Amino acid sequence: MAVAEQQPLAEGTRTAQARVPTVIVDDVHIVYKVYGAGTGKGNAATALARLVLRRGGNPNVRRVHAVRGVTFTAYRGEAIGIIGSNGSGKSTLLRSIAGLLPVESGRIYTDGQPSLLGVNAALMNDLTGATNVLLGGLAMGMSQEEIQQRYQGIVDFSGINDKGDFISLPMRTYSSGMAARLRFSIAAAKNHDVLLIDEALATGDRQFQKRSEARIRELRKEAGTVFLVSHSNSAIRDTCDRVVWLEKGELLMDGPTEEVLTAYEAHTGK
Ligand SMILES: Nc1ncnc2c1ncn2[C@@H]1O[C@H](COP(=O)(O)OP(=O)(O)OP(=O)(O)O)[C@@H](O)[C@H]1O
Repeated sequence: MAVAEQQPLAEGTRTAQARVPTVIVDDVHIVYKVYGAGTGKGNAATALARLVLRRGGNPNVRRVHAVRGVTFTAYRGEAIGIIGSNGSGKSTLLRSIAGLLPVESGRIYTDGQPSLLGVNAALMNDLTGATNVLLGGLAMGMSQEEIQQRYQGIVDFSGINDKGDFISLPMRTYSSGMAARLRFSIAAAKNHDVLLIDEALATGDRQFQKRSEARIRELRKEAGTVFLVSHSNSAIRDTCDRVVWLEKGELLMDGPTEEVLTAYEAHTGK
């Protein structure tokens, strides 16, 4: 009898092992507080509006409710696209998963430290590309030896030196596309548990985009989870197997890429 009872349990355990959750977003609300936003200029109408609308709160603080009750679970090996119109909360959600933005309510659980790779990731403009590779690697927790081993690979991947020795020049001399390529190359040199990419693919040229997409596929195979925020439906199609669609901060749809993109394209008329 004991054996018969154990059978379904073993089956269930195997299934659970096959799908390891890496990020759990549970009924998350994110609110920005904008200070000094409600002051208006001193005419009679705004003064009256202030008096009428004041309900005990600080009138100088405006609240922007950017993410509203979003819930989903991401699993190891998945690449999840996050889509939605401008201002729908995609970057906000990503920054919160990365631990850079507190939630107002709800919870985010992550397995390991997620890394956010955005077009605005901080590199030092006055330092050379080479020094930024070193600093970026150290900031991601790589040892100096590891960085030295991967240095050439990072530079080659970025293509920065394709048109001359640019890696030894300060980053302020790079075009925005070149800088974005270097950022992506540094971040992609490490295997991440959870890699969050914000529009990075949109900045490089077509050849670099293809290379980035291939690297994202590799990162997925190496058992990480990848999130990609993008307005490029083709980049999402090429890289992601699942898509989360946000609109006005709410989760509108979550499912297989083709299903969600077809609905999204019908909605946007693209
Ligand atoms: N620092 C901030 N302070 C206040 N409000 C903000 C801030 N950043 C974003 N918001 C607001 O939060 C909402 C969601 O913005 P978010 O940048 O997450 O959208 P998005 O979907 O990434 O947009 P896009 O596609 O244009 O990049 C918007 O209403 C925006 O105005």
